[in-house]
Amino acid sequence: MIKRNRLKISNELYRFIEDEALPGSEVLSDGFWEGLSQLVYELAPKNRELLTIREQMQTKINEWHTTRNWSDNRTQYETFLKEIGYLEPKGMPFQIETANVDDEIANLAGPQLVVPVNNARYAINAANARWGSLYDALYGTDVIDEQNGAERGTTYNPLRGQQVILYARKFLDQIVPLEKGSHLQSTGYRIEQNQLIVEMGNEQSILKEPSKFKGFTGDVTMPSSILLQNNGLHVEIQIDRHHPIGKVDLAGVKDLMIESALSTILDFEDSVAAVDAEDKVLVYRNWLGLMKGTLKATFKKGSREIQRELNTDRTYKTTAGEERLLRGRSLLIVRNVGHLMTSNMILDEKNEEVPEGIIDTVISSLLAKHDLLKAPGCLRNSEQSSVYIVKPKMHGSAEVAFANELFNRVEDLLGLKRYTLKIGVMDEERRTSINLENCIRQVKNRIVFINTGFLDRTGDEIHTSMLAGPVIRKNDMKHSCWLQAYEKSNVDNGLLCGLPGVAQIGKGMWAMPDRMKEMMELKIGHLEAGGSTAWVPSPTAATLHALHYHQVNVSNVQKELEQKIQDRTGDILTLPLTNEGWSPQIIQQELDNNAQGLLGYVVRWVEHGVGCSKVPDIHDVGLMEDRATLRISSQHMANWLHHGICTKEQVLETLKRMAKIVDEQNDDDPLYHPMSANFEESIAFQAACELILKGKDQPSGYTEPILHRRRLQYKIQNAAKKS
Ligand SMILES: CC(=O)SCCNC(=O)CCNC(=O)[C@H](O)C(C)(C)COP(=O)(O)OP(=O)(O)OC[C@H]1O[C@@H](n2cnc3c(N)ncnc32)[C@H](O)[C@@H]1OP(=O)(O)O
Ligand SMILES: O=CC(=O)O
Ligand SMILES: [Mg+2]
Repeated sequence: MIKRNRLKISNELYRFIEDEALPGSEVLSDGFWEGLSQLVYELAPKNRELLTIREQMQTKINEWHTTRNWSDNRTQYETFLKEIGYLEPKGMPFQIETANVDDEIANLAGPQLVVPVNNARYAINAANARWGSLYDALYGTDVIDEQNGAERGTTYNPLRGQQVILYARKFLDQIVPLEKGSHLQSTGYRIEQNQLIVEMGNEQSILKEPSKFKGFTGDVTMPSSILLQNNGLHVEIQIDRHHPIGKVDLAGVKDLMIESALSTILDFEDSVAAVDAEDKVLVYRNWLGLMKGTLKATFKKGSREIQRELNTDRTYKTTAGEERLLRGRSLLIVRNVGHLMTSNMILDEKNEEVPEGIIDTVISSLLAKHDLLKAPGCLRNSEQSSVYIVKPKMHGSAEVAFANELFNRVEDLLGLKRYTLKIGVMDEERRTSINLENCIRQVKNRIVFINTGFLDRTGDEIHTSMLAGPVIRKNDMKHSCWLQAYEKSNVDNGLLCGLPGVAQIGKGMWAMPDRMKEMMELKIGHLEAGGSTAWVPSPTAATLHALHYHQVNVSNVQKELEQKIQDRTGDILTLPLTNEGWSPQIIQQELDNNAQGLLGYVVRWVEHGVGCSKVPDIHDVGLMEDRATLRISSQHMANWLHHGICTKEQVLETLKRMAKIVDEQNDDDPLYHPMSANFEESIAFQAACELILKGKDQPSGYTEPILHRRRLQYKIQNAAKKS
């Protein structure tokens, strides 16, 4: 390790900062290390103190539940939470004052994609997911039923293609209806007297709202694309009569390009496995590449070698003969880790690990300076010279105030104007949900989003009330009183604090990446509930979810919801407990389901360093699993174990049985080591056992401490075997 000032920095991180991060950032090495050292020594103790407060509160809550029955003492419970400072007094009303926010966040409603940043191939794909092919998204997913000859198959199926085209034309009728006739009948598009003319054989029509036509490429008589805009979002009709699809389309349309992921979260957190300097430098290097615009990835698809790089802007002509540029990339937002974790990348004088959240904020902001300092004319991430950082897993307003102090200090250290660093607050811990207005107040000059991370929030719900009694089944949580109230309360607080027009009110992840038909049916609900954005797991999901924002005008919905704001604290504090006596079969089914997802995820995390995986559940539905879903499964099993719904022996038997199934699911991976070959020696299997058997005692029920320790153990063991 390299000693600078009062810090010891791992050589790998040190070289990255010195050789790649500092050059071109207008920050000098001496000042950086001295400032970082000071910042760490002043803020790390505060960070630790906040974590101690979390633990003290949890201990008090545990004690309360061991001596009282919650359902008979609901009023006393609320009073108790106030007494211990868990439920904070309300403050005076206020409005947020964040300035210099890019349109993608402040003014437009649209999908938000999330991607693990350590995977460059996916990260570049995500940045480019600003635009996506509707034809591909429909053809390749279950949105179009696989029946009556419209199955996908191995070669292009024209019958399926027809259904795709039909779907797309109907969509055009919804968003840009014609004065007469329908896009279903269109045989051509041309521009005449500054208007879009839709030809229909010998007839022709114009748009009901001609101003939705925004530009084109190619020639006015034979355009190669038509740019349309609805609810602020763009759609491009692509025309090419020589293309295999365009050739058989009467109007020569080969695709609809949909403006899709307006913003993307580059994740350092729930979806990433980064346990040491080696892993973390990769995370930082990719973020730097994205900020500089230079990130590239080379990979093989079948026998083809593919080079992937970031898209540039898209150019159109307006009818006035001017050039119109549209951004080709998603607005990039980085998610740092929370206040809990520490990292072995930097040690203090006592050889204690430094809080990783502090390091993340400093380094991700330093790297983002490369975007802020770009010469005029270069493509920038933020047109408003802002840096967008999401802070996850904060508990209550004091922790948000701490994040604000950290952001102030980082701005000073890096020579950034006050409030350059914007914050997105994940509303995913119970103490934040019930004090959300106070939390927003702490960052009122820099907040750009609140987002319901309902997955972590469910894990925290179970953990906080672990001793209160057995919780309902995992899949029933989505319909429970607390969760419904929490979702509504998040929107209420966003509206109350004046987020619309400045910041996003965000909704959570669609965690079934292959179930797009169901997503199309349900996720529109996020907009109807007032969300100006919602998370999607893939570019395809972004393109499909984008259609919802054409169908619902979120701004209008939010105005209506402003009339319905109410205090929902009582409902949020309704614990998801049950006296239901489940049959042994139901109990086993629940355990099997939780264990399968948990093992399928953990084995790839611990032994392959993959932080986000698609894992089949017991009904064979591929689920997006990350640290937050793991938190739910492990806390759920720990809860049932604690309350005697199942026994330790049953848990272990279940884990062993499900491990064999997970092993089979990974059969085609030559690098996979079956857990069932030796349960005692499988570090992944042992990690899974620990997550459940020791789940009750994990800080806030988080999975990170065990995952990190076990992954490091695996890396060391593997390195020893190799040498
Ligand atoms: C609780 C929370 O915090 S939620 C936030 C954390 N969760 C996430 O970030 C989810 C991100 N999503 C993912 O990691 C992945 O979609 C998974 C793990 C769920 C599924 O991954 P896979 O099984 O590889 O997906 P699948 O095989 O269907 O698709 C792979 C293709 O889609 C692309 N893709 C999939 N997900 C993403 C993504 N999030 N961003 C960009 N591209 C993506 C890949 O680049 C790949 O395309 P390519 O071959 O051209 O590179
Ligand atoms: O981070 C998102 C969540 O749901 O947790
Ligand atoms: Mg989360």
